[in-house]
Amino acid sequence: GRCVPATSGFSSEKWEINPSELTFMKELGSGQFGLVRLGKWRAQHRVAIKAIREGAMYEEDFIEEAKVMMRLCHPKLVQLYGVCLQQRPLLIVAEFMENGCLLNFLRQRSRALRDAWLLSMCQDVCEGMEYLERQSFIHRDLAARNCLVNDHNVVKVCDFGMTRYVLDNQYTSSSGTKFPVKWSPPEVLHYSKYSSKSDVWSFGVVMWEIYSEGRTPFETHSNLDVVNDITRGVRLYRPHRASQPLYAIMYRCWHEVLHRYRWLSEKYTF
Ligand SMILES: CCC(=O)Nc1cccc(Nc2nc(Nc3ccc(OCCOC)cc3)ncc2F)c1
Repeated sequence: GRCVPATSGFSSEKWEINPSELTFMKELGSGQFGLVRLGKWRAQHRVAIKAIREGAMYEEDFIEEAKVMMRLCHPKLVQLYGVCLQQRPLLIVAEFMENGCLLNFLRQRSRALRDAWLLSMCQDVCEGMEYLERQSFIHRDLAARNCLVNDHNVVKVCDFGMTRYVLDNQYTSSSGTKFPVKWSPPEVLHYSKYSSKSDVWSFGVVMWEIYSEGRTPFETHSNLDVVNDITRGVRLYRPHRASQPLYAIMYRCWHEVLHRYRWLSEKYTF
């Protein structure tokens, strides 16, 4: 089916949305680039509207890339519907996910979540990421905080590729205080070598987050400690709710890059 609701493409370019067709409703919280609100598109489609904070994003580069991202279409990816370019702040219109971000969902609901739900969440993220690899698209910042949950408790991957447009170098430099060290493999920490295999490493950490009910990986360690530990071969422990076979799957994601499987060649036997 079409990636975006049939109403898209009204404005000059496919990926542009006419802001007059948007109505703003309640605030949902703050995403990576600023405030996100629930909204309506043409009075019927519920959407998430992200207002990009002034000075937070390389906007021209993002606008160019938005055309590519619009074409990424999969049931386990949060769909990008379009952007409003004619005014500032820049608005990004995306699929609305009723149950919010996976990290908060795990922290608030996890005790109530049965093992089968934890497993299905891992499968959802895996399917979305396998699709990104098939499209030769690297996420670069896969983590539970960048996954969202809808009203059927389906998990979808969000903000793929967006770190390339972050202006705050505390996020982008591997020595920055906001860099996702605890989700990064050695080749990213040392050489900034991103690939679908570095996404596989992050996927293992998301599995760990899911089975740890939203705990922070290496909770008591600083980012610097984690760089040293990971380089020396230290890995995350088995979460209490993860069986041995399941821990083996996430552990395989944390092998050195040469021995780490890609999404396609090694279909995870969930
Ligand atoms: C952990 C990181 C984090 O919160 N990220 C974050 C925050 C705000 C909005 C977005 N983005 C999107 N959000 C939704 N739906 C959403 C629904 C409920 C909700 O409840 C918040 C209050 O709960 C008590 C939050 C978000 N759909 C698409 C998005 F693109 C991402």
